[in-house]
Amino acid sequence: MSTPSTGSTAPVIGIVMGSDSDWPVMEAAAQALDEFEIPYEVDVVSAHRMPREMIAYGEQAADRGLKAIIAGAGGAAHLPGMLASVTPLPVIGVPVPLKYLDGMDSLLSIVQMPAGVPVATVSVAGARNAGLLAARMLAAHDGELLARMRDFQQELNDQATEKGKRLRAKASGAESFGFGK
Ligand SMILES: Nc1c(C(=O)O)ncn1[C@@H]1O[C@H](COP(=O)(O)O)[C@@H](O)[C@H]1O
Repeated sequence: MSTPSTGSTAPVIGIVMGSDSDWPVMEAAAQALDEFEIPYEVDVVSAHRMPREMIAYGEQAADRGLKAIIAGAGGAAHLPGMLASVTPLPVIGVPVPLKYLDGMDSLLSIVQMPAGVPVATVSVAGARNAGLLAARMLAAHDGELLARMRDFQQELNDQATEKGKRLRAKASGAESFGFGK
């Protein structure tokens, strides 16, 4: 865990998942937060297998100083929605793909929340975007983080432009329609 721009090392993002078997997918959220030096905590919290602890986690998260929760789960993925029902914090849901159904079950369990209880659902296995979305939420109230997010976006832009250049070189003689000349 690294030092945030606030100078504190207390976790501000909670990364939780229904099982440790979700970690290979969820790790990408932690890596994204590491890139922005945002401190986070990681734990297994299952709505199905440890409902009382799950409720306590959700109820206490804001008072413990967390600013958002990233919740990943596979199959009957009720964890993100149940956390959203007991915390006032933003919850980002990550559908974890399992052996069967290609993650469609996880996606549909997370994405279709009833009005009033929002979960920001990312793509199946989209844990990196979950981390980046959490970073953007924090950046909205943190000028230094906002500047770093802009730098990150510029890097993406530069990389994509470079790929276009290389592609045109490969397809020798092909014209660009204007960008990245
Ligand atoms: N979907 C949930 C919940 C929940 O939503 O509360 N708790 C565990 N699980 C999921 O069960 C899958 C299999 O878990 P195991 O690998 O431990 O059998 C995992 O993807 C987990 O997220």
